Amino acid sequence: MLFRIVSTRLIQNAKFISRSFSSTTKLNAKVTVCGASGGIGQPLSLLLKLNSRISHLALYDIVHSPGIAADLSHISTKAMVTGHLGPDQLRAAIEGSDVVVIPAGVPRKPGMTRDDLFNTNATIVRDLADAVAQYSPKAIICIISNPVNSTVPIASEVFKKRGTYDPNRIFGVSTLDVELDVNQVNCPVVGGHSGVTIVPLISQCTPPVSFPQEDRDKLTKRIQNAGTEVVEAKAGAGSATLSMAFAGARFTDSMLQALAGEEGIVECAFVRSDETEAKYFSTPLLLGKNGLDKNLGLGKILDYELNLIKAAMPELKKNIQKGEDFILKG
Ligand SMILES: NC(=O)C1=CN([C@@H]2O[C@H](COP(=O)(O)OP(=O)(O)OC[C@H]3O[C@@H](n4cnc5c(N)ncnc54)[C@H](O)[C@@H]3O)[C@@H](O)[C@H]2O)C=CC1
Ligand SMILES: O=C([O-])CC(=O)C(=O)O
Repeated sequence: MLFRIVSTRLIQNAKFISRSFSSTTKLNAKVTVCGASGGIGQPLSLLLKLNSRISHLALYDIVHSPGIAADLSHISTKAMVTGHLGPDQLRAAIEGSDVVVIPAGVPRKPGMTRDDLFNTNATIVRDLADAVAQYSPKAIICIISNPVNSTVPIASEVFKKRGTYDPNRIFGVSTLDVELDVNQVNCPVVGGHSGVTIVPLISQCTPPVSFPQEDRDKLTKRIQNAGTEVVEAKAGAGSATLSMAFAGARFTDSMLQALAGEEGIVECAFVRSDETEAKYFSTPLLLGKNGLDKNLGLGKILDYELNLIKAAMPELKKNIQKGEDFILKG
């Protein structure tokens, strides 16, 4: 088949791999992974250990993190690896971090929505965000834990309570990409990160692609359902981990490049936004030395895509409100 979705995810790419392993950018960053022992956390930590922009990789979890750290420290790359176990060691993990990546929390089983994870993961993200807000308030936070539509508002409200909120530093990692045969195609995916709130802007793919409406519709639904496909294929053993680890490592690398002053770094992520009537929304973002530099917005989109965004609004707003209420009324 000429066109295929490469099992969704962020498949990229030789460019990322070569840039992270042979970087000339000088930045000796401390990166902390919270949830480092999990299905995402372990391969993500491995990929970050290979990133030459990182001089200190701190691995935090409530289980196994000293062992994971000992294991990774036998890889002969620059980053020093430290393991931190349980709440008593959270402060040491977080303090001095440039970037904190959070893949902590439970994943879906078949039949569950991402919102079904709220009750468990909301508390986990709240407590981790609170530690960042206290001990490293200037760090960039990249939240992977689901439901991203609610966990990003939760982290934001926690920072507001601590008086250290900066909307340009809190990102929900919600990257989905599309690949076309041998040539790599990038497709912005905007909105939120669950079901109908995931809105691929196929009209903005580069290089451009063109479809009959029926195929556009099918592809859109397939992308919206991509995470669920993996959950079903894993049949109870969790959700996407290896591809998410790659996506998370790529996003972190983009952030480190931008923090080091490289220009023109663009990623889609779920952030505080004025682009639509939803308070948080994912669009392409220009990253800079202080995190989000400029929201590049939706650009020119088809009526079909505008209708998808309208259809996403009720669910997205509900998810955001739920996250905010968890902190404000909890
Ligand atoms: N944003 C996205 O596109 C994606 C998000 N996810 C989400 O990522 C999360 C993690 O998924 P997996 O790694 O597969 O789960 P997992 O269960 O394999 O790993 C989660 C890890 O979090 C740790 N953990 C639990 N409570 C913690 C706490 N209070 N502090 C620190 N660590 C804690 C666990 O000990 C475990 O090591 C899930 O919520 C999942 O839905 C998964 C795939 C894609
Ligand atoms: O589907 C899930 O639960 C995990 C996830 O967010 C994804 O793979 O996009």
